[in-house]
Amino acid sequence: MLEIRELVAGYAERVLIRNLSFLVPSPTFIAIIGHNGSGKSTLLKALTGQIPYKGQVLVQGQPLPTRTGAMARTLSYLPQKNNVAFPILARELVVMGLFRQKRLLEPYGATDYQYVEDVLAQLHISHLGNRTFTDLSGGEQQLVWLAQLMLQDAPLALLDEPTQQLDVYHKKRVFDLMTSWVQEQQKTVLCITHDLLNLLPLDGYILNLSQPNPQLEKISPETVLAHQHYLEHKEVPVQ
Ligand SMILES: Nc1ncnc2c1ncn2[C@@H]1O[C@H](COP(=O)(O)OP(=O)(O)OP(=O)(O)O)[C@@H](O)[C@H]1O
Repeated sequence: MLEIRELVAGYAERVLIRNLSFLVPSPTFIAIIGHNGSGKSTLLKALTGQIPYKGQVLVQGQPLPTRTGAMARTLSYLPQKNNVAFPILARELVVMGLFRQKRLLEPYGATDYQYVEDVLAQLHISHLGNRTFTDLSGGEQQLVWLAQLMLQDAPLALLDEPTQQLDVYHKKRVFDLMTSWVQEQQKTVLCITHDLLNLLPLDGYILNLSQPNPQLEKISPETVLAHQHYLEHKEVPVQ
């Protein structure tokens, strides 16, 4: 399903991802963890074609597409920061998640808005649909972006700290949803997070980019607590 072979990525004079390789044969959840500046967002930027990389990335046996349209069919991406500079209803922002299923200038219809209502309900934010997006709190905005990503319905979902501003209720809800995408919709989810304790009950893998040779490790209470301990006690290297 997803294979990364000897991936090298970073910025001029500054390699952050060094020969990263892993293979997950079937849909799975991967939590990408590590100290601030360890290269977590850099990895997702490489996978989304925002920065160049060396190595190979195969999704369902095929090289990751580089053309925008084909890439949107393969992966959905929720960046850490996402700004909107104009007033728009939350519902209208969410429905844009269906863009790749539309022809140019084709309007959204009743069925599309029904999908929007369905994902808003799954996130328990139906009450936000009719609100102006720019008036929402940071956490509410984050949930609206997540709803948009859910509509994109790509086989590979890349999320950069999707629970960063959420309250404990919505944090748990979002982690539960991500694992249900894997189990019920056969998606592979790569999620950057600092919320290690939310990983305790989940199935999937941890990839700790603060370690010298990061490898996938099965999530279990023991591995989660070992990585929490590692990140709390390991001095942060200056990259
Ligand atoms: N465009 C850039 N040019 C040069 N260096 C950059 C660029 N973007 C990010 N960096 C640096 O690369 C390092 C890794 O950044 P990255 O955003 O991948 O970290 P991160 O692990 O996602 O951190 P955080 O947990 O704080 O979000 C940082 O030291 C950052 O300053």
